[in-house]
Amino acid sequence: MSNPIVKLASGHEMPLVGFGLWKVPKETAAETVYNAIKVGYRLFDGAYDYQNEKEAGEGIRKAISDGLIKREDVFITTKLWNNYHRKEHALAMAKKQNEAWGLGYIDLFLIHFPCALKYIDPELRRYPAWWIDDAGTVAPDNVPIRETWEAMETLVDTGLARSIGVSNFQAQSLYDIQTYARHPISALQIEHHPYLAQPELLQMARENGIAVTAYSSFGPQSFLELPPAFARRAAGIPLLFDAEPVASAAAKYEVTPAQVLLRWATQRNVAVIPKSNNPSRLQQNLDVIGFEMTAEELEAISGLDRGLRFNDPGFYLPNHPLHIFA
Ligand SMILES: NC(=O)C1=CN([C@@H]2O[C@H](COP(=O)(O)OP(=O)(O)OC[C@H]3O[C@@H](n4cnc5c(N)ncnc54)[C@H](OP(=O)(O)O)[C@@H]3O)[C@@H](O)[C@H]2O)C=CC1
Ligand SMILES: O=C1CO[C@H](CO)[C@@H](O)[C@@H]1O
Repeated sequence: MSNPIVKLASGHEMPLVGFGLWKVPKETAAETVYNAIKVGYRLFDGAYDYQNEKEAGEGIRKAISDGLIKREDVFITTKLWNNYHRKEHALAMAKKQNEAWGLGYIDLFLIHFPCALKYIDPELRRYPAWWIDDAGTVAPDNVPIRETWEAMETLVDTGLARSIGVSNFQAQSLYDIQTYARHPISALQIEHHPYLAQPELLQMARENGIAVTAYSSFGPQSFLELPPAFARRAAGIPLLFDAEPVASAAAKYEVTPAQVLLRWATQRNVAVIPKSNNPSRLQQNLDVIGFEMTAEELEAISGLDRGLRFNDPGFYLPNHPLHIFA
């Protein structure tokens, strides 16, 4: 089944369904990515923070050398981490990340979060503590978004990146960037699932030619594993897989609730990047364009919206609050 394409403002094309690399272990990333290519994935969503870019790149390079794909068939998204927002750091990190992938260029480079933290030498820190400074704190730095955006534009000018965009930004910052951008904001990656539908942000993006990619399409996957701040938000509401309009659509179309959640996004032209370390779920998540829900069904799922956000870095760092959506 062919994977539909989203046309980006840069003029390049991005697959509508891709594979997310967060929590894909370094040890298995090359094989997972290779297998994902074999079943048809053509977009990989990475980040410096995921610490597996080199291994993901290895999987892609093997698929190229085995003749499964050509470089231009695959779309790589990656992200600039918060400690590298200063222009010189952003350029150095992008170069390092691009070398780790080993594919010549990055298709889409995003600013991961709209917050700058003090520089930390990437050679001196080990994940996950590496974004915490010597004093044991998450230390903000005074770097305006404009400086970082202009560094991203340099990546396009020099051919390191084909398209650039942002993640976890809201409308105010998008409007602001647009006042000085030389290169368009091609994409916005956000938490997007029926419990956090963000319809106004989607509309703003649509009106401004910014493609939207959803992350965490299944919402909080298991409330039991959530840090306390998340668990409190989730108390008393069903997992999205069990929520009524999702479960009934799954039964009607003979697909899984996960496929319904992904289709709810793609049918509304929102790209998705689910991750799975399980081969059968990996395959199932790609097979999400072969059925069409009715407008009423899409609306019923959108009706689950409760403005419930589950991914704010502050929740992961209870001793070092960094609530960027406060
Ligand atoms: N820009 C940003 O700040 C962020 C970006 N992301 C990106 O988005 C990607 C996806 O987001 P993420 O939050 O990890 O959520 P996922 O969409 O990957 O879903 C979370 C969990 O659901 C399980 N799962 C996957 N497919 C199915 C299925 N068909 N049925 C049941 N369970 C399933 C997976 O476990 P299993 O492996 O066991 O199948 C996975 O760990 C990330 O990998 C990353 O690339 C994510 C968060 C923030
Ligand atoms: O993309 C990601 C998923 O969310 C995490 C917590 O906010 C981030 O650390 C990570 O980079």
